Amino acid sequence: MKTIGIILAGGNNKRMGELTVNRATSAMPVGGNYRSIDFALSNMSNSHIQTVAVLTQYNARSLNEHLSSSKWWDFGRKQGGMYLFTPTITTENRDWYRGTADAMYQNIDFLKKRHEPYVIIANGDCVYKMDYNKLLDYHIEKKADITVVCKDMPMDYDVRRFGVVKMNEESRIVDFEEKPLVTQSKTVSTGIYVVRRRQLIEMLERAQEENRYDFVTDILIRYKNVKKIYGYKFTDYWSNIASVDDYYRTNMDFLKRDVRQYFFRDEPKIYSKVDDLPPAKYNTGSEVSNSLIASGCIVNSKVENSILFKKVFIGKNCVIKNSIILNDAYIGDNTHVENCIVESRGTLKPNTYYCGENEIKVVSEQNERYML
Ligand SMILES: Nc1ncnc2c1ncn2[C@@H]1O[C@H](COP(=O)(O)OP(=O)(O)O[C@H]2O[C@H](CO)[C@@H](O)[C@H](O)[C@H]2O)[C@@H](O)[C@H]1O
Repeated sequence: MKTIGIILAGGNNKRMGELTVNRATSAMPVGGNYRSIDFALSNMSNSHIQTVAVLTQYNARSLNEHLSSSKWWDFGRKQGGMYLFTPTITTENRDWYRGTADAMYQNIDFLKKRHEPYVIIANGDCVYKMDYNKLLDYHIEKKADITVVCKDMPMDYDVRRFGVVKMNEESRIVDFEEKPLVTQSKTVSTGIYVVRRRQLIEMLERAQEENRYDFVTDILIRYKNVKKIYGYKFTDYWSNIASVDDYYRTNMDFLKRDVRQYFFRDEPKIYSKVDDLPPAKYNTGSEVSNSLIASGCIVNSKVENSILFKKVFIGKNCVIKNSIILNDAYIGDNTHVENCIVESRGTLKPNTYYCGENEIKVVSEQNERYML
């Protein structure tokens, strides 16, 4: 094998608001059946990368639970496998991961002990399918030091929360600005990189000596005129869950026929942890249109343009419209839910009305049950 994988899954994203108060963004439920990290993990597995390190930190409980067995993504091998690395306090180290480069540096022994020449670095909060071998072939062909996967975003898309890049005609990155106030280009970094393992070790050690901890600002941008950094344009579906709006829009994309075909039917498949749940049940009075209903749900009323994750209960005479209902939520009778995201294990009392007016409303009426 030529490559090992690192999945960065430990960020604390304030733009996700209440949704990530109790869970990591990488553990966010997506498309009725998945968690966000399933996409990077499946891409690794489908690209035959057998050794993957997942670096977690904030709110890792539900993520760790999801990752409790590597078999779902086929990493349970004698050689390699899936490694979960959370910060460890030792006599030499008293810090949490202080940034993405530091997170990798704190696990540098893992990088040093491997023999594979290349590392794919991905993040756990993007929804996409990618054959990393094509990316690696490109990286080798270009004789690049680092290759950054880039994506052209639509002209009307606000790219200010991304790394924004400019490439020359040979696809070499000549400019890279992290979250600029004013943007010159619509080409963004997807946060997916390939780099030679030895080169990565060297750069991480150098950054650490200089007390620099972020992979993008302290390595990519700092080295952009010194190292050969190339961009690899990705043209298929890619979405980053970085805010409540992104999260809502990404899920709603799964109601589109072509997106469903791409993720649910076309090979290779996306894998997830399997729960042994009963099929969804539609009782008399249910009327479901253009919606995804996961296993274990019970529906007693109208559901339109919505996504119900597993084990959701919808009472009688409700209207659920343009909404995402996360797993295990209970919606009492005569309740109206429109343009909302209902938190997992939320309990909405009967005869209540929830409607997001100008923006998506996150509803998290909780009882004493814990969120998972
Ligand atoms: N201390 C830590 N330990 C472990 N994991 C951590 C971590 N801090 C962050 N992460 C994880 O690393 C990934 C990158 O997170 P960052 O907060 O560094 O950047 P952001 O996602 O905003 O932009 C990045 O991704 C977008 C694309 O999504 C690019 O455009 C942009 O250039 C790039 O910086 C996320 O998956 C996050 O969970």
